[in-house]
Amino acid sequence: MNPQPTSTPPDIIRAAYAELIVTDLAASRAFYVGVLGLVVTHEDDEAIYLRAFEEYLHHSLVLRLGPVAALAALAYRVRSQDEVAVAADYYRELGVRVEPRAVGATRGIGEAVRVEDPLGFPVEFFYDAEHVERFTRRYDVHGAGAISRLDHFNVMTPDVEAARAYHEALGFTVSEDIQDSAGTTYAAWMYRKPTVHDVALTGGDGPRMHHIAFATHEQHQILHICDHLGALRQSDKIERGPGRHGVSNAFYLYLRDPDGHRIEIYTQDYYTGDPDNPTLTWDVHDNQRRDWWGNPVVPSWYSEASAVLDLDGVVRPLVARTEPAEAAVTIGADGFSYTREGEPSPEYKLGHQL
Ligand SMILES: O=S(=O)(O)c1ccc(O)c(O)c1
Ligand SMILES: [Fe+2]
Repeated sequence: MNPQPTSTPPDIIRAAYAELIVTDLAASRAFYVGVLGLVVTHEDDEAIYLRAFEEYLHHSLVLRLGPVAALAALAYRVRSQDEVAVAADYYRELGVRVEPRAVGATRGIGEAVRVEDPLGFPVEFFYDAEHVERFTRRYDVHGAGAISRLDHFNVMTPDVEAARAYHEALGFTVSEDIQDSAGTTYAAWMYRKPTVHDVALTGGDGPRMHHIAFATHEQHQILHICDHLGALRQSDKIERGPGRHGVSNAFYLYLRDPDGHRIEIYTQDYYTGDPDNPTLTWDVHDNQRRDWWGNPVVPSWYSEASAVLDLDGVVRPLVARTEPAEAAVTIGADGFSYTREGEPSPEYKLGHQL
C-alpha cells in the first residue's frame, strides 16, 4: 500500500450515513423507529432507509437484512460530484480496492465510489443524492426524543497513530486525543465539519465499528429515550450513561440495538471551525476524560464492537492491537487514575467493576 499518495484527497464535507447489516428488520425497526423516532424514507423486505429530522438527503442510516450483524459502509459526503472521481483516483493510488457504484446502487444515492480503506473499513464517497422533506420544523411528528442528525462514526483500529496519519492526509484535523506519558495514543477525535468529530479512532483489535452517533439538540431528548426504554422494560438496551463526556464535552448515552450494534445519542459538543482550533490532549489516567463526572466506563464499552464487511460482504479478520489497552492501563497495571493529578482516587471512583 502506498502510505502517502501524491494525488489530491477528496474534499470531504461530513460523515453522512452508515449502512448496517441487521438480522431482524422488524426488531430493528421497533428500535430505530419505535424508540429513537427516526423517519422512514423508504422500506421494503430487504432494507429500511432512515433519516434524522434535520437530514434532507435520502437517509442517515440504512438497515439491510442479512445473516450476520456487521457494518456494510461508512459514507462521507464530498463537496461536489467531481470529488467522487477524485476519491476513486486517490484510493487507487493508495493501492486499495476501489468499486465505482452506479446511480441507485444504494437507493437515494447517485454515482458514488466504495473503497476498502487502509484500515480495513468499507467507506463510500458520494455527492448526488435524492432530496426529501426536511423534518426540522415538523414538531407534529418529533417525539420527545427527537434526533436531529447523524454526527459521527467511531471506529476501532489497532494502530491509532497510523489511523490518525491516514485521516490527516485526508484533511481531517484532531480536536482531542488521549495519550500516556510515553506518547502512546489510545484514542483520537477528528473532524471535517466544524464540530468535535466526524470520525473517532478507538485503539483496539480491528477493523471493528465501535459506534454510530446521532445528535439531539438538548439533554431532555436523551433523558426521554432512557425513560422510553424503561417504560418498555428494555433498559438492557442502555449500555453506558447518560453522562457528560470529558472529551468533546457532550452529554451522552450509549445504546445497543437488537443486534448489539452500539448507537450513541449525543448533544452539546462544541465548534471547531477556526483554522487554529486548539487540540486538547487528555492523560489516559485522568478519571474525567471519558466521563466528566468520573463515572466508570463499563468493560463492554472497551471490549465489544461490530464486525466489519469487505466489499464482497465477507467479515474482515481482526488485527490485534499491540500497544497497551486503555482498559488495562487506566485502573489496572499501575493501579491508579486520578481526579486531581498527584492525588490517589478512592477505590469507588477508580471504576472497578464488581
Ligand atoms: O468517552 S469519551 O469522552 O472519550 C467520548 C467522547 C466523544 C464521543 O463521541 C465518544 O463516543 C466518547
Ligand atoms: Fe461517540
